[in-house]
Amino acid sequence: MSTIGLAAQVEATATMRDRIEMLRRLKAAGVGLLTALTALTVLEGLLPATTAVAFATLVSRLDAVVSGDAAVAVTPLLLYLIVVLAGYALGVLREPLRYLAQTRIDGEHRARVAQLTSTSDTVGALERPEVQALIWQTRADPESFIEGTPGPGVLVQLELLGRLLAMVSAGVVLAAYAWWLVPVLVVAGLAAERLYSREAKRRRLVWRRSIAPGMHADVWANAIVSPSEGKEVRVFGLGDWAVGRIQHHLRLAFNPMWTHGRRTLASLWQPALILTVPLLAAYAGVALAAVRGAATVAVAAAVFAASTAVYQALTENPHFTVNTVHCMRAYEQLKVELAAPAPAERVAELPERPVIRFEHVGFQYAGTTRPVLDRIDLEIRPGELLGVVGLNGAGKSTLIRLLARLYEPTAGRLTADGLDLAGVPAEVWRRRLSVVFQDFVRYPLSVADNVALGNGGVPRDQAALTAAAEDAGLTGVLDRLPLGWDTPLSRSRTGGVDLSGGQWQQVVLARALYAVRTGAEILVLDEPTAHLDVRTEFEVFDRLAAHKGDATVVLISHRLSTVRQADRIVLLGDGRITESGRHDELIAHGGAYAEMFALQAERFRRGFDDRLEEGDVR
Ligand SMILES: Nc1ncnc2c1ncn2[C@@H]1O[C@H](COP(=O)(O)OP(=O)(O)OP(=O)(O)O)[C@@H](O)[C@H]1O
Repeated sequence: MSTIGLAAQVEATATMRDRIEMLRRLKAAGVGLLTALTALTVLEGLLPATTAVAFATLVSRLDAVVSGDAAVAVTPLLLYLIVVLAGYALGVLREPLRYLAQTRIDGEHRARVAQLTSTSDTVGALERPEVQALIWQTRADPESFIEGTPGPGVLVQLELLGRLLAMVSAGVVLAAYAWWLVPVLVVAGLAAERLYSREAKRRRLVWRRSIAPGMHADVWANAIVSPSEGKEVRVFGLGDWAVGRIQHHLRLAFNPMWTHGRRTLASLWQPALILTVPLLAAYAGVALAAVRGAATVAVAAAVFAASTAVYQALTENPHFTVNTVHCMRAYEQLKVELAAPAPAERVAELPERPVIRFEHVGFQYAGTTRPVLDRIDLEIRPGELLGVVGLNGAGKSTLIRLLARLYEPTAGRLTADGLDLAGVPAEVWRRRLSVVFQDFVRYPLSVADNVALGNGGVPRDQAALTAAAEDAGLTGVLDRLPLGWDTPLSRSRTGGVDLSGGQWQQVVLARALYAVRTGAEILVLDEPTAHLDVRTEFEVFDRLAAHKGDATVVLISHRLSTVRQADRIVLLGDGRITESGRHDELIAHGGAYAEMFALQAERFRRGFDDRLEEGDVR
């Protein structure tokens, strides 16, 4: 088979698969609604043929109708009236039923995408631009009119069945009156279908080209309405510039579509000609036969009505599903990209309070040229408070992301009491963990919800909430909030407030401590107090050390005065652990840690920030 033939076959198979998938998605409309829609489709499909018969019957009894012969005229009149009223009623019902079904199908699809993207094991794939592009294509959230939702395309499949029914039933009526017209219309219909499918293929290609600029336009459109970016947009005077960017990207996205649209409009005459010429010829032939007396007026009326119905069914482009197809194909591709690794044959039982080891762990972010971590060997003992320090970019946060299994090591392994964690599902492992990330999320929810999200998997425990708030030093903040625990932490919510950076950090600390109080064994804190003033920070750590109970704590901080309280401190540098020991041991060792500590202490004494920058130490 030639390459072109093979490509056509592949495309035909893919199209068939799309249609089957679209038909499957109809389920999401619900049994009742789907039954109603199917009944409506069948009735609409039979309507043209019924109308043709009723019209022909009425025409054949026209004398009786005109002369007022009620006995003869009443049946055809009634039949015609019923058909007309039925057509009207079906038309009224169609839109609300379709709308309802479409929203249900789209809603189910959005839930699928949310489920898929939020439960993939690691976040590495989400950082890849091609995965973000797939999410954008499949999320079914049309903001710039480029994205498609599955609903319309899925319903088109049902309509196609209806149209087929209309064509066949009207075709049967037509065959009864003028059989020779059937092959004429079938050939014309097939020729038109060829043109439609060629046009659909071209539209698909054009649509693809608009994806990247569409995504860029979205970035700027979101930036100008978001309060956080909005601050910079105003301060830097970026408003006009941002609008210009949006327009620029939208033009790039829409220009090819508009050009394609114009070309399509200009070539609409082709299918119209193919279908209309034989139809007009047939009309002329039948009308001539009626005038000559070779056919009755009733026959002519039936032929006109039935062939018009077939014509209407043929002139509607059945490929008007490009966006839907694209949206669903992107979803299938996304499933492959985010697929979890095959589950281990036997899920290993996680030991209680294990010793965690990084064994020769190396890690390199996808798409980068240099490993961030290189043969790290680190032991985290149950119940200890381990401090991790290092200069900016040393890889501290990356270490934590590996511990939380948001990425898997690219070399070496993580073990718990010798058990390779790769054999334990990430979600099972994460239940043992509570993490405060440097770039934590500020949920626009109440304080109570924001804290309880630390362990959303258990019923809310008010006593644990109160205790966690005390441990995190949040009580003073809570006392000043208008609705206490119920105060929404977003000004965009009624009665909501905005917290300062430091207050937010206390909320997030409480979130992590709540998780520990409700079952997490390992507390990981990445710069949890960077926004706190020195006194509050000191109090928080005092309380943390006193109330952590049996939990293991891994703490990253730039402030060595904070970390000095840790049971053990490791210094990360150049992707390796370069020093490890207690604070006094490391000071006595007189290495890089001792130098960093001395520099920070001196700066702090002189009233400067106590953070260190690259270049401060050798
Ligand atoms: N998602 C990512 N993709 C690619 N590179 C990354 C990613 N995240 C971090 N990096 C790179 O990895 C290196 C280590 O970053 P990491 O955030 O782990 O350092 P850090 O020690 O926590 O720094 P800081 O103290 O500034 O928070 C940096 O060079 C950074 O540019």
